[in-house]
Amino acid sequence: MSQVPAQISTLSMRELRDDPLKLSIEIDQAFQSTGCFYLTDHGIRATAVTRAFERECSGLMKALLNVLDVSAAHLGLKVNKSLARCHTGSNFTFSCIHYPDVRARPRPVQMATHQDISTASFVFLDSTPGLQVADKGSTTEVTSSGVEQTADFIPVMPVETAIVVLTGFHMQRFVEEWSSAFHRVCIDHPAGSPALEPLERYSIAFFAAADEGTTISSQDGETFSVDESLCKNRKRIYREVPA
Ligand SMILES: O=C(O)CCC(=O)C(=O)O
Ligand SMILES: [Fe+2]
Repeated sequence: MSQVPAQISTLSMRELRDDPLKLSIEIDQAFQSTGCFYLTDHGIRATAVTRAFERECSGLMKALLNVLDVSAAHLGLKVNKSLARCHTGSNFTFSCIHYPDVRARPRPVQMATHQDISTASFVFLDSTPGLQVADKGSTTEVTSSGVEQTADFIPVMPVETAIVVLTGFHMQRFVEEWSSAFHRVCIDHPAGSPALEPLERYSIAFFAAADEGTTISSQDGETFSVDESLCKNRKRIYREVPA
């Protein structure tokens, strides 16, 4: 299992629960730089893809959103509405993805650069690397294709005890400084390893979107409906990589 890369911080859910303010700066830095951090001490058994898994992830997500509310208020960020109050779990989904053996593929990009259609997501990784997040400081682009072409991407290496947290497309509607994590999946043989070894990958992504009927007024007076946005963007966001 790989070491945690220096650019992605690791935060303990136990510490966050014990003192929601203790790691506010770290949360803010992670969300403003990549929109991504490792969450350890989370208590989820990732192998159980069952109702219990959904329940456990929902509980953890709601606890984390509570912490984010407290942190954002503490930091004096532009908060438009409480994350915890708008995410009761009625719009949480998850998907398990199998990336088949990539030996025969002409290029390593398995999932194009995108933002999740959620407010925040958890990603459970297996031991095959592939997930990468854009360093927001390396680009001024705000579209997936623009970010893909211009940004530096940071590998989010699998860490056995951690779930990956990503900001989703709607996070910025709640906390204006916290834009979404642009990310992609590129599975390739590490330099020097035999290219004919089978290389497949599994991941589980848990997406937390706000409850149906949620509307948010931003500080410049714009009113935003989560339902309309979800409908409009579900089709658009998972775009094809151009040939
Ligand atoms: O497979 C992964 O690591 C990420 C999956 C993902 O980004 C997604 O399902 O939206
Ligand atoms: Fe994603």
